[in-house]
Amino acid sequence: MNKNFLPIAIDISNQKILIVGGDHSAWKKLKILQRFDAKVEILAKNICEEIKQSGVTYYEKTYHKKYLNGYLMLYSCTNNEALDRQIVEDCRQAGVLVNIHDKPALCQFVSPAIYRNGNISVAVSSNGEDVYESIRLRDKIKAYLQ
Ligand SMILES: C[C@@]1(CC(=O)O)c2cc3[nH]c(cc4nc(cc5[nH]c(cc(n2)[C@H]1CCC(=O)O)[C@@](C)(CC(=O)O)[C@@H]5CCC(=O)O)C(CC(=O)O)=C4CCC(=O)O)c(CCC(=O)O)c3CC(=O)O
Ligand SMILES: NC(=O)C1=CN([C@@H]2O[C@H](COP(=O)(O)OP(=O)(O)OC[C@H]3O[C@@H](n4cnc5c(N)ncnc54)[C@H](O)[C@@H]3O)[C@@H](O)[C@H]2O)C=CC1
Repeated sequence: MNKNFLPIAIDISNQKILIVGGDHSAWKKLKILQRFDAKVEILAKNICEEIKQSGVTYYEKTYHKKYLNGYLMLYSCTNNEALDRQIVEDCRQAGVLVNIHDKPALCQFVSPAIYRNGNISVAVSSNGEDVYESIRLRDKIKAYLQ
């Protein structure tokens, strides 16, 4: 894959983040983001009960680029490659950072495997090439630090 991801830490206070998709993958992503007190909103045609009852702001609608205004970043968990490609194009135009779940080639940024303890975060990524190695290393570092 011809990509070169820069690891950074980004301030998300008072920034809105959109997850497109409302099923299992979206739920997992939501749980990770909530650990960072992110202001996450969900947009999907169908949203599962777990998400609806979690207290998150959600919109049960079909995706359209007109909904992108005001978001710092977007995670797509639609499980639909044609739609994902459209979302990538729309986000690039709207200036919204975009991640496509499990599709590194389409990602503008990828999510590392994180261990967080207070103000210290350890984030492991593999340039999108080997997520299982990232998770394995994160777990080793976590065990070492605990
Ligand atoms: C490129 C990236 C894009 C992105 O999504 O950002 C990506 C891609 C892919 N993930 C795949 C599979 C799984 N990923 C997980 C879990 C996580 N994946 C995360 C990140 C990333 N995953 C980015 C790269 C990061 C890097 O650079 O290393 C973590 C670390 C962070 C997060 O998601 O926030 C989070 C751990 C959260 C935690 O433990 O804290 C699980 C386990 C699970 O879900 O329980 C499975 C198996 C079950 C399943 O398939 O779902 C596959 C299919 C691989 C295959 O089997 O072939 C691809 C596609 C591919 O590798 O080509
Ligand atoms: N056991 C596990 O660890 C996992 C299991 N799964 C399973 O794999 C399958 C895939 O799960 P997901 O990745 O969550 O995908 P999914 O296909 O289940 O959900 C896609 C989501 O995107 C939404 N969506 C699709 N097109 C849309 C549009 N045009 N506008 C707005 N919203 C739109 C749908 O309404 C839905 O909420 C499911 O069966 C799930 O249960 C998925 C991830 C992990």
